[in-house]
Amino acid sequence: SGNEGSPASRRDNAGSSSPLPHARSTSNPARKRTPEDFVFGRVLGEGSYSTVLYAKESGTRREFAVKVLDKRHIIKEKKVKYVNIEKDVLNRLSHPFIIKLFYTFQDMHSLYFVLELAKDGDLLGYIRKLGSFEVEGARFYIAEIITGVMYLHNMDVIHRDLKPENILLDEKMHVKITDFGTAKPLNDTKTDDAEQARDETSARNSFVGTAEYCSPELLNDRAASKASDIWAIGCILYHLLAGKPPFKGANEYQTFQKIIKLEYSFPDGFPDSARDLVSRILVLDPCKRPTLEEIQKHPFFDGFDWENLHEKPAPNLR
Ligand SMILES: O=C(O)C[C@H](Cc1nc2cc(Cl)cc(Cl)c2[nH]1)c1ccc(Cl)cc1
Repeated sequence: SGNEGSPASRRDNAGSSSPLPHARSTSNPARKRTPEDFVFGRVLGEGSYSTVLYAKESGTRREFAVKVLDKRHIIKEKKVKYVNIEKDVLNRLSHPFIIKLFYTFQDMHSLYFVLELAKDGDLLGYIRKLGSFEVEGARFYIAEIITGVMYLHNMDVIHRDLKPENILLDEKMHVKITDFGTAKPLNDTKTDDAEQARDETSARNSFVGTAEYCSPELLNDRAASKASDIWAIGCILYHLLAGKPPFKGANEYQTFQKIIKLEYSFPDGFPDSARDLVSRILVLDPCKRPTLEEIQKHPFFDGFDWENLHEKPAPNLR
């Protein structure tokens, strides 16, 4: 018959009775989630193992960013552990500057992360649009990032891939740190050291994404630590004020060479107090880098009020 392919008949063909009307509301947490609950829109981002789509939940009309991962690809690339870590880490986090995971589900072919939608794009987009930030804007945004990363570190999580593309902006232009696919729970007692070392090696060997913010220790066989996130914060602060990252080679290998040789310089006009702070952060030995608390006390933040950043209006960027 002609209606063979229509959803209703497909559902009937599947033999599942159509769910009761009340079961279709998404306020019922017990109800099994399916992609059919959403109307998907444009692609918001593409990762090596995922695609993030705009999605509107049919019942509630709520908007989300849904991260979809292909199961076969995840298994083939041996990323199952990372995906499950990302889910477990995100489920534990709750902070205004960290993207919220509402829930996850899976179907035959894919895994789905239903994430908070950050409507104003990412920090890289703004740096490209503006060229570079004034001191006030750079200080505000790096302070929000530092506040979010302090929360992560207090929750014993290191992000390991902080970069402007992973700093999203919500409609009030406050930051939302995202992409915990390379995050590492520090108190991950389950894995023994050997596995941890293998894990580090495999992480580096399967290193993906941009190399510009990668810390020297991550490139030199050493395990990532909280200091690796602090290195990335130094790179982001430089990038906000200079309009380009401190270490940028013609290709990934040359970028790595510049990082391990600490080959970078400040452009003319780079503000002095920021110059001093960046030079204290971008040091090869992770143990010699300042802690986030020490960074907060640096003269670059003199007179800066760290309280309730989330409640304050974001500075208009030029
Ligand atoms: O914790 C859960 O809810 C269960 C699953 C765990 C899980 N099932 C998987 C199946 C495959 Cl093929 C791959 C991965 Cl990474 C898988 N992870 C799950 C479902 C969805 C998402 Cl996004 C993450 C983990």
